[in-house]
Amino acid sequence: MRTPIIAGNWKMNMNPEQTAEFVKAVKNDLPETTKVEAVIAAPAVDLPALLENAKGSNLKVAAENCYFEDAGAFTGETSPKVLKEMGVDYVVIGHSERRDYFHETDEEINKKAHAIFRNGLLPIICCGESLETREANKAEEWVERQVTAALKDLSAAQVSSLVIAYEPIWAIGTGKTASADQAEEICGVVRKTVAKLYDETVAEKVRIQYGGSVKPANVKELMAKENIDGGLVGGASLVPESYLQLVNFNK
Ligand SMILES: O=C(CO)COP(=O)(O)O
Repeated sequence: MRTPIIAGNWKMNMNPEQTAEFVKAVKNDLPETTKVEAVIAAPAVDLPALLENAKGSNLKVAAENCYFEDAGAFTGETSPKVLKEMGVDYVVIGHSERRDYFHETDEEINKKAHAIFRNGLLPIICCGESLETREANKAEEWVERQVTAALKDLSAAQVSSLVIAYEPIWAIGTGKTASADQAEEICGVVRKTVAKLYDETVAEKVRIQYGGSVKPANVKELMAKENIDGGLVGGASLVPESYLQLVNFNK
């Protein structure tokens, strides 16, 4: 059985004071980690406040990005080794905003995945097509290619433990959610891709999130789908009440 994983992705929206307030507001109402994993991915500058306030609670902590080297002359980058030392659990990589605005390539995303595992963290690897690609009927092959590139040379055990987030770019921050069927269809393609690259056992274990305008009103319908094991949530994760409704979707 795959444990559902709901992760808020705060993007560049919070400061340390807001972070502390948020965690205080949610920490006592989070689900047991064995029932639903509740995660917040925060900017590097907010991670100390997030970790400090989340101590002893069921909240898991993710970074929104990291570099693929552990240390060295890489001005402005975040070390996966230091993230691990700080107590971070997950690192989001390959978000479409990072691919588009910061020109991250499939090869870099794959190197980051290896660096994350090397340091004992787990990646949440994002993939997803643009509206143009969807309208050209190429969403499936696009996502299959992104997933294949991101997983290159990872072991079966590593892939069994990671998370893949399918986020169609046209549904991010637009209020336009993919329908539950559209989301399920491509999450199914992600799982099939993993089965093709590894085997059915690995594919059964990998957790797949849907992201793109997930909110309390649609989370249940999405989570009821066979291949959707969680959500990666932007806007609706910024407010404690709505975050709590999301992570407690099955109560
Ligand atoms: O990009 C997203 C999460 O990573 C989705 O953002 P929204 O939930 O704001 O559409």
